[in-house]
Amino acid sequence: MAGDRPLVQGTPLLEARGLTRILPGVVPVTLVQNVSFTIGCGEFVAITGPSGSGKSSLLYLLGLLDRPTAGEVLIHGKATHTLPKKDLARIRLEQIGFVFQFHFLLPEFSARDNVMIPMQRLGALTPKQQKTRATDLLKNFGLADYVDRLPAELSGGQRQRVAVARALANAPRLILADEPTGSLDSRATEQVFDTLQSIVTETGTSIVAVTHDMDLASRMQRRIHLVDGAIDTDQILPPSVRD
Ligand SMILES: Nc1ncnc2c1ncn2[C@@H]1O[C@H](COP(=O)(O)OP(=O)(O)OP(=O)(O)O)[C@@H](O)[C@H]1O
Repeated sequence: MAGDRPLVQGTPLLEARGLTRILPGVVPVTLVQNVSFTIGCGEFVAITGPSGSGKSSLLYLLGLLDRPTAGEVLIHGKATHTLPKKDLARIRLEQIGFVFQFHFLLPEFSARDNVMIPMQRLGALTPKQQKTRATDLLKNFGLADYVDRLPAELSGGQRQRVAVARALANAPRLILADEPTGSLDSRATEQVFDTLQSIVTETGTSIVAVTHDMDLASRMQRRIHLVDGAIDTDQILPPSVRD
């Protein structure tokens, strides 16, 4: 698993170099324009920007779910843009966890079984080890009493914490989150944010989170602000330095 490799705080984990994504068509649509930055190990970074500024499009490129029209994403210094789909899928499975605004848990599976699914796909652990790891992850997020519940039997915040546990299943180095608290009330937002913060602090996993919530963004280490698909360099400093 990715988590077995040594991790040095701050060393480059992911680099975006000149990332551009243009949707072809009679009138081409530019989603992301010439975006470059580096995410270090153990960083908690917000991506902010107005609606339609390209935040989700950028996150899909970073997560190797979409290919750039120009530029590249490097993970641990290795270029990914020329890799075949099969290799990209493997990198995603081993190294990147995804959390979306809506949890996308499988409704017919328990919380624990949902968390075990990525482990089953990776195949690095025995079924018994998978069960133990899934139970431990859920316990860490205050869900010890809910491991056997179906998603429909959980609150919105609990479901989202199960989704975060699932994202951590294969001990990725990086979590990409698209509006992870976007569908939650303020109390559940705090719980999920605390969960994400504890992952960064305790495991050194890096998190890049798209958010509309400027309060949450200001509590992350760094903010990348997009306008019309490009980085607004005036706002790249951490909020504490800028303000
Ligand atoms: N498949 C598509 N076809 C046409 N336009 C698209 C497509 N996907 C995205 N766009 C446009 O590209 C721009 C960037 O979209 P994106 O979803 O990345 O923005 P966003 O900042 O995440 O927006 P929001 O905050 O509203 O979720 C928007 O103007 C959107 O309408």
